[in-house]
Amino acid sequence: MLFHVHMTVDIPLDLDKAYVENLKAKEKALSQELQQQGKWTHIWRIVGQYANISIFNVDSAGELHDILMSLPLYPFMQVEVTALCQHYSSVKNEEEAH
Ligand SMILES: O=C(O)CC1=CCC(=O)O1
Repeated sequence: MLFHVHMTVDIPLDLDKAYVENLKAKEKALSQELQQQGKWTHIWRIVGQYANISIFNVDSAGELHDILMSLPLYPFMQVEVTALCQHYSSVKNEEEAH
C-alpha cells in the first residue's frame, strides 16, 4: 500500500541543542534504514519549510502507523497521511509506480 505523508517539524527553540542533534541523527538513521528496506521510497524537502513530503510503501495502514510513531522526531511533528491507489490513466503498472 502506498501512502503520501506530509511531515512538518516544529522543535521548540529552548530544547537542549545536543539533545536535538541526537534526535535528528537517530531520525536520519531510521529513515535511511527504512529507505534501504524499500518501505520509505521517497523523501523530498519542501522548499522554504522545515517539512518533507514522503512516500511509503508498506503492507498496511497499521504498519505505517507504527513506523510514524517510532520516528524520533514524531513528538515534534505534525503528520498528514493520504492513502494512494493506482489512477486509471496511469501508464505504469502497480509495481513500477513504487
Ligand atoms: O527533516 C525532516 O523533514 C524530518 C525527517 C524525516 C526523516 C529525516 O531524516 O528527517
